[in-house]
Amino acid sequence: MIVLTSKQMREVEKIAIEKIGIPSIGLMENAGRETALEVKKILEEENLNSVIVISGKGNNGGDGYVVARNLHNWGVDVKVFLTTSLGAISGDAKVNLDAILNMGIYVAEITQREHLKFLEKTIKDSDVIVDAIYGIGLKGEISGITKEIIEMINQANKIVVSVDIPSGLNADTGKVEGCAVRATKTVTMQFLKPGLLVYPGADYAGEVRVAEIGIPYRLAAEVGYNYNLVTSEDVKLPKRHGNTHKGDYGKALIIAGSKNMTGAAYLCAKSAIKAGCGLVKLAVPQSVQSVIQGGLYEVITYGLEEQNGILSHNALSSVLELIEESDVIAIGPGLTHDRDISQLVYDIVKNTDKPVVLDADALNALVGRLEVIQGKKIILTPHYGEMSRLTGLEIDEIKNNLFEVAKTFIDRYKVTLVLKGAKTVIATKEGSIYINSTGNPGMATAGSGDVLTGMITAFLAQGFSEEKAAIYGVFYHGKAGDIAKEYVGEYGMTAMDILENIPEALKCGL
Ligand SMILES: NC(=O)C1=CN([C@@H]2O[C@H](COP(=O)(O)OP(=O)(O)OC[C@H]3O[C@@H](n4cnc5c(N)ncnc54)[C@H](O)[C@@H]3O)[C@@H](O)[C@H]2O)[C@@H](O)CC1
Ligand SMILES: [K+]
Repeated sequence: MIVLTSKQMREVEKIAIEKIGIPSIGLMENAGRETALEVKKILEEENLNSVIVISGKGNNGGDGYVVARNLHNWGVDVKVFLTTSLGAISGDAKVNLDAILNMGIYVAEITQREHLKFLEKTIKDSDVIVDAIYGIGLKGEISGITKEIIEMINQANKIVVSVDIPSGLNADTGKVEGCAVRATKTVTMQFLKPGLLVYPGADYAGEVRVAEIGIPYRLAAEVGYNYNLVTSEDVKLPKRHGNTHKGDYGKALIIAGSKNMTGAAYLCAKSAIKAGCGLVKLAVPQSVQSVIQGGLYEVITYGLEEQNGILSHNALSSVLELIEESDVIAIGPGLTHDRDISQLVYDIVKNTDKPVVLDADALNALVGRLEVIQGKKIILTPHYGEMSRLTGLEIDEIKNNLFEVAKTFIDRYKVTLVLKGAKTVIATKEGSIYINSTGNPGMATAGSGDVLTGMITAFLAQGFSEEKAAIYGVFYHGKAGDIAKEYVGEYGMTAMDILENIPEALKCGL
């Protein structure tokens, strides 16, 4: 599903108005009416009837006047408060402000601190708040009286409907600019915005609805959009042909596990099989092979050279031989981190041009010498901690600038990046960003990442491009977690629960 940044949104709006000739006031009418319909639905469902619209001085505020006009026409008790003076409103917003004044709708200015008491009382007496203070035109941090108004909205404990984007949220990053409205629902115009989809923005946006306001969809392609939300529509699975055999679904080699982390290897290999990989070979340290083999009926295991239950660099030639007979490789789950392993991982990556998924300790192994991945068919799956080690950035810096961090990384290394988090973001070699829509907090559990690595590897093995394997793997991993949640809930969910629901999740894609 297409997602546009505020800059891209302005570009499509410009083309729509200036090149195509769609009247801008018509777009505002549609935006306001769609939001009004949403508010009406809430009022009817909850048997409520009074609304306060809080409008800023730009076009977001203009949408707010249209909301007020429509609700008034439908018999709703509606009042409008401006966070600016009446004289500061211009353009399409002014046309709509004049209309509501002419209709006799109550309009008040909140420009001084002494007005706040009155606003507070009106908010208290209203059932629903419409937030039309700032949209995609917000620049910098919110301060002064508007900040107090937003805090008042958040403390009121009312149903809040935000127009386009909760006021105070950075539409592009999801960052809170000083303060932001906590919406129950956000009605966003024509296209999703990235800031609504990642945290903290996603928490503030509440339920998001995209309203069609009359801008042609094709304009998104014209401005060259590069953000996408991955939904079930985007990850349809191909039907398998009748006349096929296991060789058609790929041979994967997984290099994983150590004496204290046999489970990681198990989870990864089993997930690859569950996600449809034709044949999975699992290379582990010799001494743990018999432990791991138990229960892995479908996987061929190899015990390789090791030292104290950890793969050693002496395993390199055996690994390279196994790689010869494999289509794709995954390295990392449960390997542990030491100097010998780091060199082994480095040399494996250096010596193959086959698609490789790098996770966990394989990522740690490449800290400081990432140039080896440059331009290769590689998918990296770091969580924020691993990304911090790879880039030298603080975790908070990564969390607050997910897109920028991901883009800078792929611009430099030209690989596929799966940046794992509560909202996993995938960045592709070509510079596209995909935001995942599945998953839940129950999946924040040990081994969950090993399952994901197995799934991505399986899609790669089945012939998907790195980009598609990453997108599909992340989506269906989240889906399996969502199905697991129905049975075991979030608290008790384990990586095994996710793994066991992979087949059910994949059935949804057919
Ligand atoms: N993009 C589109 O196609 C359409 C957009 N519409 C609406 O228009 C909105 C964008 O309108 P605008 O561009 O007028 O912008 P906004 O209405 O979001 O707000 C911008 C106004 O707030 C001021 N401002 C920005 N940051 C501030 C800060 N930190 N402190 C104090 N003042 C600040 C600006 O100077 C400007 O006057 C959209 O979000 C949407 O709601 C719709 O009316 C119709 C179509
Ligand atoms: K808003």
